[in-house]
Amino acid sequence: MAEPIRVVVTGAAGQIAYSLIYMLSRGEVFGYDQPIILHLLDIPPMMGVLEGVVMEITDCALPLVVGVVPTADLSVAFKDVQAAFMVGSMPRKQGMERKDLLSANVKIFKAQGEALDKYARKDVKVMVVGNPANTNALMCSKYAPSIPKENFSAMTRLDQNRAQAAVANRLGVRINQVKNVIIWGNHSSTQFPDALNATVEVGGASKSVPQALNNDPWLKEEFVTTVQNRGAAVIAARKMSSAMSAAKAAADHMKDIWNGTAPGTYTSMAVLSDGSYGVPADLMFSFPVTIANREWKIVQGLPIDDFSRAKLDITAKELLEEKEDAVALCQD
Ligand SMILES: NC(=O)c1ccc[n+]([C@@H]2O[C@H](COP(=O)([O-])OP(=O)(O)OC[C@H]3O[C@@H](n4cnc5c(N)ncnc54)[C@H](O)[C@@H]3O)[C@@H](O)[C@H]2O)c1
Ligand SMILES: O=C(O)C[C@H](O)C(=O)O
Repeated sequence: MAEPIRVVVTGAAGQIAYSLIYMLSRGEVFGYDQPIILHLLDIPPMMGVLEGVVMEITDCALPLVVGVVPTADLSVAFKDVQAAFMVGSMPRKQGMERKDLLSANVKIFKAQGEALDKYARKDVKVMVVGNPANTNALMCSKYAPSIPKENFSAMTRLDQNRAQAAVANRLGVRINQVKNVIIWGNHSSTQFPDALNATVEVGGASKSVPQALNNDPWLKEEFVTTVQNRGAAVIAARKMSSAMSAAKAAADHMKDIWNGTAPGTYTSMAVLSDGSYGVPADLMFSFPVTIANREWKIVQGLPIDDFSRAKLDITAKELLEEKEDAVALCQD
C-alpha cells in the first residue's frame, strides 16, 4: 500500500464537508489504493459537532482512512498537508449575491493562506470552495507566497456540471455524451457558461453542440441565465445552499488535478490569469484547462466571437472590483 497522504477539509462540521468527507474516504478522489489521513478543521464552537462527524467516519469502517485529526488549530490543520479543500466559510442566504460574503469570508482565507504558507507542504494543491470562491482563492495564494501560485484554484466545476447536465437534458442524451462545456470567469451570476465549443457523441460520431441543437437560441439565452442563477434557485428551494452537488464537484475538481484530464477533454477551474483571452492578469478567472502531472494549462485558441467577448469582459470587470475590495478588507 502507498504511504498515506494528509488531506485537510476546512469547514469540516458543515454541510458540504458532510458529503465530501465520505467521497474522499471511499477513495473517489485520490484513488482506491491511496490511504489518507484526514485533517478536519472547524471553529471552536463547532468542535462538539465535529466530534460527531469523527464518530461517523469511524463507524463507516473505511479501510483507506488511517487517521483523523479534528482540530480548531490552524497549525495542526495544515501541517504537512498535500491537498486542501478550503470549504469553511459562511454560505449566502436567499436574496444575497455571493460577493456579499466577501467582508465575512475573505479574512478567513487570508489567515488560512498564512497558515498554509507556514505549515503545509510546498507542493500542496489548494482548492477553494468557500464563496466568493475566486477572490478568496486569490487572496489565499497572496498570503502564501512560498507556495507556487499555480497550486491554487477555485471551484467552478459545480457550474460546469450544471451546464453539462442542462445540455445533455436538452439533447436527450446521457451526461457523459457531452464534452467540453466551459465556465468562464467568476463563480457568480456574471459567469459565462459556454457550450458553443462543446461536443456531443451520437452513434459513435462527435458533433458540435450548437449544430446538434440546430443553433437553438436557448444556448445563448435561457441556458446561460439558468446556469448563472442555479445556486440561487437551489437556495430558494432548499433554504440552504447546494451541498451534495458542491461536494461532488469538489471531488471532481481535485480528482482532475490529481489524475489529469482525459485526452481531448478539458475542464473548467478558476486559476491565475496570465492574460489569455484578453482577461486581465492576476485574477482567479475560470478558464478551460487541461491537466497533466498535476499541472494545469489554459486551453488556447478557442474562438471568441463578439457575444462571448462581451460576456468575458463583464465577469472580468466584476472580479477586478472584488479584488480591489478584498485587498482593502485584508489591509484592515
Ligand atoms: N464554489 C462553489 O461552487 C460552492 C458551492 C456551494 C457552496 N459554496 C460555499 O461553500 C461554503 C460552505 O458551504 P456549506 O454549505 O458547507 O456551509 P455550512 O455553513 O454548512 O458550513 C460551513 C462550515 O465552515 C465553518 N467555518 C466558518 N468559519 C470557519 C473558519 N474560519 N475556519 C474553519 N471553518 C470555518 C462553519 O463553522 C461551518 O461548520 C460557503 O461559503 C458556500 O457559499 C461554494
Ligand atoms: O449559490 C451559492 O451561494 C452556493 C453555491 O455557490 C452554488 O453555486 O450553489
